[in-house]
Amino acid sequence: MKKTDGLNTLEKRFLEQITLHRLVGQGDRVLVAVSGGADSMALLTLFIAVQAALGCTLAVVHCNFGLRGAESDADEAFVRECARLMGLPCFVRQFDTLASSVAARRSVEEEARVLRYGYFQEIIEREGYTKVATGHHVGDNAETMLFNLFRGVTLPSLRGIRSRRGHIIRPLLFMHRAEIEEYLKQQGTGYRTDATNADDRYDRNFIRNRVIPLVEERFHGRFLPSMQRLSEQSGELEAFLELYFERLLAGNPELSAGQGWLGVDALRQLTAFEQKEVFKRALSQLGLSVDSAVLGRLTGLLGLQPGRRVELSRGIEVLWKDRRLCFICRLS
Ligand SMILES: Nc1ncnc2c1ncn2[C@@H]1O[C@H](COP(=O)(O)OP(=O)(O)OP(=O)(O)O)[C@@H](O)[C@H]1O
Repeated sequence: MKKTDGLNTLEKRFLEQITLHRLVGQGDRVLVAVSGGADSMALLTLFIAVQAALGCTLAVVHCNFGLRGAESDADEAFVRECARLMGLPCFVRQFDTLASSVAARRSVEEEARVLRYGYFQEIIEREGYTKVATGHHVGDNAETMLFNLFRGVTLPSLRGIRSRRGHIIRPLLFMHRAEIEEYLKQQGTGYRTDATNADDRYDRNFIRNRVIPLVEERFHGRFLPSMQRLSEQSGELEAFLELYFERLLAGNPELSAGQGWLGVDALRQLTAFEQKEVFKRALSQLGLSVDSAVLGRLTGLLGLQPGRRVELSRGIEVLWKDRRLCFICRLS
């Protein structure tokens, strides 16, 4: 019997997407990140269905952020019980997220994200897993792109969520929320509902609960696929640009800031876009933060005269000396 016999349409598509995007291979040890919510429960159920066909091992990982009192503990108990019933190892950690967000001066959501990915990495290394799968779907991708857009967009942020980043894989990124809900119903898979997801005071919830449904109602069937395409094209463009700039810099040492300067003549031969990308790489190579105001000042400097300088941040400036833009640190 073929290992795909008995799979339903969605399970077959899940398997196809994993194979197409090479997310999981034979012998991979996959940690499924399960919050207990609908998306990650669907992810877990789909993985169980295709496990034999993929030839991988599965385990569950859960973080109890302790942000919703007894509800958080009930989520944890639910996930532990599901893993037990499925016969899977289950790794769980409890966090005092509020206290650590204050100490780290991060928002609670950001802190939960940092703690979550830190814990996943720890389990990967300690227990010898090779991948972590999360339950992000098409709607999450559109939500992330709009969230970035409303906060102040940059081209790379239009890429949204990647289907693979290091050990992290997102096999549901090619599926819609409606399909996921339908699948859960069909399989009789239970899940937990996080009441704070309905609170529209949070920007992400507002985008998910109000903005996307409104736009979808008006441009039905076009909006989410279009965002998905934009996201994929942005990802491809980014990969292309990485390679392009790697070659450009390798072929022209005057455009690498390793020696503390960039060549004015080489920079002037580039388009404004290329100049900014070269500056971006120089700044991060020198451990300096990159923002669009700084990039604007640097390209502006090229239109001035030798001897001029611009301040990048406190104590760090760029001086046009001879035929070079020299990065100078004035802090002792
Ligand atoms: N408490 C948790 N324990 C384990 N995995 C979780 C937990 N919360 C979220 N995840 C994983 O992350 C996925 C996305 O969750 P959610 O949309 O809440 O996170 P996000 O903050 O929008 O995204 P990100 O994971 O990038 O931080 C879930 O489908 C699940 O796989």
